[in-house]
Amino acid sequence: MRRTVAEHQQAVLEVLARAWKGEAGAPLLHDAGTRVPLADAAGRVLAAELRAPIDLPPFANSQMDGFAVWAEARQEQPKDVDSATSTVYRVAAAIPAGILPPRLEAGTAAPIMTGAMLPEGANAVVPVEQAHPAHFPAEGGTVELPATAPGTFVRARGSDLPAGSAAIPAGALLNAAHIGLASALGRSSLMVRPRPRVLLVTTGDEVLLPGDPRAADGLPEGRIFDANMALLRANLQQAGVEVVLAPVVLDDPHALLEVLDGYVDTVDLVLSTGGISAGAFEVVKQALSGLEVDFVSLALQPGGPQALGSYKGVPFIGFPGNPVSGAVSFELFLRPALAQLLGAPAPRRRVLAALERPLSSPAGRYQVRRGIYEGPEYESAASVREVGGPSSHLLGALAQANALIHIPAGVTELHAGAKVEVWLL
Ligand SMILES: Nc1nc2c(c(=O)[nH]1)N[C@H]1C(S)=C(S)[C@@H](COP(=O)(O)OP(=O)(O)OC[C@H]3O[C@@H](n4cnc5c(N)ncnc54)[C@H](O)[C@@H]3O)O[C@H]1N2
Ligand code: MOO
Repeated sequence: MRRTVAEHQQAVLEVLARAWKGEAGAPLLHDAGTRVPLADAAGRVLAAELRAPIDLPPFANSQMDGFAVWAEARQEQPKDVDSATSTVYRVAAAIPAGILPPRLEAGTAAPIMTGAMLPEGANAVVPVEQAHPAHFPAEGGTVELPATAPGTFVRARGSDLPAGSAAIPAGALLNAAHIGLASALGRSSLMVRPRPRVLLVTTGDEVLLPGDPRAADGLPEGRIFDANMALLRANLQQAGVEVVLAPVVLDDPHALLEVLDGYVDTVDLVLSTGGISAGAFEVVKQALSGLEVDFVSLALQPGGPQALGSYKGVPFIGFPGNPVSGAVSFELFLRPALAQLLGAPAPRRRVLAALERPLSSPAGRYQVRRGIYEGPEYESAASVREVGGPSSHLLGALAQANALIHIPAGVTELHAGAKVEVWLL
């Protein structure tokens, strides 16, 4: 029996957890955390809860451009100047944002700008549109304002977050709002969990990197330009992983072992691509068979051949060489394990969508097809259509896709309109 997708997901998780987890499930990679400037913190995982060191907002301030006044407590609140309820005030000095304003004298109204500090002696703001005249008269002039209630258009000190309260929990995957909040709380750096260093090893005699002088006069016959190193490096980087790139390894087991030995002490995971199936020159298989790496065949397409184990105590994962197989393997096995063990990257969003066109799939194989997903609109449900076909060399189609369509192993025919699980890329 071939190994199922779920079994291999579990196996990958266990290999990584065993190597990375500290004692008693302590933070991963055996390290409490590392301090990074805010500019580098997006996508990282917060190591320890951030408590607000100050009130946010730090002082009571105006929510509107208007007039700061003292309002007596009263029931209703007229919207516009009404001579029965309005009051004529003497205009005090204007209060821009950024200053400590003088106390507001009784009977005066101070022009105040959005975000400016409410002066002592004021407890409400009347927007300038509600004033008569509806602009800011010079200091010493007069303005007629409708009655208002205490607290109106005032953002109270600490009304967003009081000092000492929990601002961002430990383990949060830091997004733009978290970074903005940390900055508003006066932090220029944050303690984040360490991220894994992953050695990415691309194999194959046929593979040339773009820019290789051997392709200066055009791609030599029989050669291809690399896709996997570039694709998986981008995937890993977007997942917040630190990538160490090995040079492209020829189909020579000794060359591969030499590269691994040169890097293995400095990384938390080795990820290879290619060289693991049934050919005569399978470099990864030849170099690592008999060592601590299993070569398995999954009931999966693309991504059927997989390697998993360790090399000199460091977790080792081998993805198949076809570019789409590597990309799908990353989404199925590595991204979920990283998300679960480290808190980053964010898992892919999984939704149900109706197939726009029928699909068939081989019996006994879990298939992952590339699709174009369209989210629910006002009058239409979520739908998805395949782009390209099932073959794992169709990189052009992968680049058009925004979703992976999952077809379970037992399903061979799906009619148009059938609901399928879709992972949004
Ligand atoms: N007799 C069998 N043949 C194959 C089987 C099988 O079960 N029996 N499985 C097929 C499947 S499925 C896959 S997937 C591939 C996996 O092969 P490998 O992991 O050994 O990868 P390679 O043979 O090295 O390469 C496969 C394919 O990908 C191209 N490639 C490799 N590296 C790159 C790169 N960096 N950038 C772009 N393209 C790359 C390579 O040229 C091959 O075309 O095996 C099937 N065969
Ligand atoms: O399982 Mo392979 O990944 O289809 O080309």
